Amino acid sequence: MKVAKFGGSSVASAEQFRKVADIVCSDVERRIIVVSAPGKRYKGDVKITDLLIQLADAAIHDEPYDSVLEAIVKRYEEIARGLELSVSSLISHIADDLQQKIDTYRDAPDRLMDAIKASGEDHNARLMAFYLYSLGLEAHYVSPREAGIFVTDEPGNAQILPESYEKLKDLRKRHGVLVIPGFFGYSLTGHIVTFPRGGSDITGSIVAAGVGADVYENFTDVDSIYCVNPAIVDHPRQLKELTYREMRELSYSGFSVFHDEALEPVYKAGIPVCVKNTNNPAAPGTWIVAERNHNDEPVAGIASDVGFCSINISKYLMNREIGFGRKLLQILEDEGISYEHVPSGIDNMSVILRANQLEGEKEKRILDRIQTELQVDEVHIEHGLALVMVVGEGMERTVGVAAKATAAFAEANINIEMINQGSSEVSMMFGVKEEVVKEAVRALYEAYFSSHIHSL
Ligand SMILES: Nc1ncnc2c1ncn2[C@@H]1O[C@H](COP(=O)(O)OP(=O)(O)O)[C@@H](O)[C@H]1O
Ligand SMILES: N[C@@H](CC(=O)OP(=O)(O)O)C(=O)O
Repeated sequence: MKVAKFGGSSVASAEQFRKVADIVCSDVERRIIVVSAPGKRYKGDVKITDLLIQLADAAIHDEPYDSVLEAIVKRYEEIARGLELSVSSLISHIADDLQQKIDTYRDAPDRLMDAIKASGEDHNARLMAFYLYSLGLEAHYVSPREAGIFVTDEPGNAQILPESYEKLKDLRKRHGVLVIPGFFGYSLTGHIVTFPRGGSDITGSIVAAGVGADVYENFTDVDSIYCVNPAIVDHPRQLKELTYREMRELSYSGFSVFHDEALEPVYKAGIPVCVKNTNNPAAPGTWIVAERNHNDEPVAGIASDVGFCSINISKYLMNREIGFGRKLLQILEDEGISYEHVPSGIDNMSVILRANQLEGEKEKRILDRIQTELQVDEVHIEHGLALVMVVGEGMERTVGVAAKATAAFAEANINIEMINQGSSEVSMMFGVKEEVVKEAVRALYEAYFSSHIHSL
């Protein structure tokens, strides 16, 4: 049995729905289908999920929302029309359902946001099931509640509850093709709660693990996972195989093609993942597996992301002060801040974190607390940092991987703001200024993968 997830770009239009149907019909093993909400049809288009967020925001702030609600319903209508489905009742149900959610959760903004966001996948799964059924397939829409996807009650940030897996097993006994909406589950108290953005990948992985699928297929809009983001390097090298560990590091660090939180369920269940292209299903795609032969290729990929900052602290004799690190991290915990890395020296410590966590007065308050409670000599924040992550299972045992990177940076005249290697066996992190991050990635790509590169 295969579980196949179709991402937003794969279900963005009637034409894409047809490709999905062909893929489903071409293999009887594809028994469970997980769908996202309609995504972008072309560069510059708006995803349904983003329209739904606009709708919920407007409703929460008592602003007019008729035009955005209309735009959402129109997207589904266009898909249905393009598929020649007579679904006027299904389409009017979408408008009624959105309005009803707004009325029900008027005084609970977090609940309203999650219920509206989740409806993008929910309506699309109903439409997909209806379409497959119209083609003669025994297709059934299955809600996450019925499937048994139970999650923690953290709006927009749900995590799967372990008891879900027992219930999910029962899906194996069902007949026909099951169509499950991605991106959300239900709390034990019966509320809709969404996963983080891009979370349909997580639903697919949970369902694949729950039913013990032979493979979890993740259909998207590229032929494979590339060793760098194709928006930074033109036609980069395709990857045949990656390990779960490599993929988790790469997706956490910027490979948005597969959600980093989608690795754990399939990894634990030992289910291979195959990332494939809905627009070119004949291409072999990329396999994510437990082990790969990495003797010739110690580096698997280079990921990057922007929007980080570094809190830099110095205090003479910091090395002698037992508990300094704990007190520093306690201040961040009190402020609800999560951090990425903590490089340290004898009298210095830096904490690297996502800068969007420091909105409003938070930045000043944290700096004041560090200054007064830890009596430091100096504390300041450096903004505008990008992190570049070099990832590969074989790196640890290969001499000269770091030297290649530093030489490539030197040749490209890129200043390294910080390096962190060691705690993860499969990755090496470089901090650079945001303005030079693309050059940094290209320099590393050239050093590890190619001598002929065409930069975009
Ligand atoms: N290393 C990479 N390899 C392949 N695609 C990547 C990589 N890094 C970023 N991407 C981007 O991820 C996109 C696919 O992910 P996403 O937009 O979430 O698709 P979907 O609509 O299927 O959910 C690709 O179109 C590509 O722009
Ligand atoms: N639609 C949701 C969930 C998702 O996974 O979408 P996509 O498959 O388009 O990344 C989002 O945009 O976040």
